[in-house]
Amino acid sequence: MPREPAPLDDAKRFPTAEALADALARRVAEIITYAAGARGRASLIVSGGRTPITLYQRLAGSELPWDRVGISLADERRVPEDDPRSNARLVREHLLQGSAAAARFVPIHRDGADERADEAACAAALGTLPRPFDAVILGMGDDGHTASLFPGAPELPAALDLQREACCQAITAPAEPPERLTLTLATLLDSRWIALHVTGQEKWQTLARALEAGDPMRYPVAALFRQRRVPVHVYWSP
Ligand SMILES: O=C1O[C@H](COP(=O)(O)O)[C@@H](O)[C@H](O)[C@H]1O
Repeated sequence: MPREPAPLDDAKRFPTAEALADALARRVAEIITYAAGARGRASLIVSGGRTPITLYQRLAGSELPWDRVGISLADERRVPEDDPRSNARLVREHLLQGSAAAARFVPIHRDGADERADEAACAAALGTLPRPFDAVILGMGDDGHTASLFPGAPELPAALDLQREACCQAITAPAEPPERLTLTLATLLDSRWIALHVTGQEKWQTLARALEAGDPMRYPVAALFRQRRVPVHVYWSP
């Protein structure tokens, strides 16, 4: 008896992280170029961490109608933008370069704001971008978190609750820095296309375990695969 198809069957696998970055940059460029042509403006949501740096460099070197593209973040560390841990800083340093400097970057964190004010500022910032988002690029941590949807965070159930209207959630991560801001699952899924960008054998094993367990409280990344609103494309390399 044939077995049921599993999400990782369709994962796009590449021999190297560079080959992955090339292919993902090309796909994002096609999607954004189409969206800007068809609808006049395009929106791109990106992630922080170490994994996407090569991708951002590839994208920055791509010919896109950048002046019609709004870029924002799936999550942020609630630190000043000049802090080396800031995701906005990463985007400015690696993505908003060359012709991509013409894109409109919309930071989601307002320095000095308390949690509720920061959530409100995040929602207002995202409100300036075309929705559904045209492309969302997510990463995944070794613990199965994606964006800043961290296992064990007290605010995780609220952030995953698809019935809530909240756009952004301040969240306490069991990682450095603990003060985070994340787009809620409902907001992330308000997208036309999502890529999950994962490198390394260890993360592949984590993702396989997450999908097998299917429990978003233990492995929040699993929540992306328990919905039918938007397809999630896994891009992986060792
Ligand atoms: O803390 C974060 O971690 C994840 C994964 O980061 P990586 O360094 O393992 O690539 C990232 O997707 C998220 O945006 C970031 O805030």
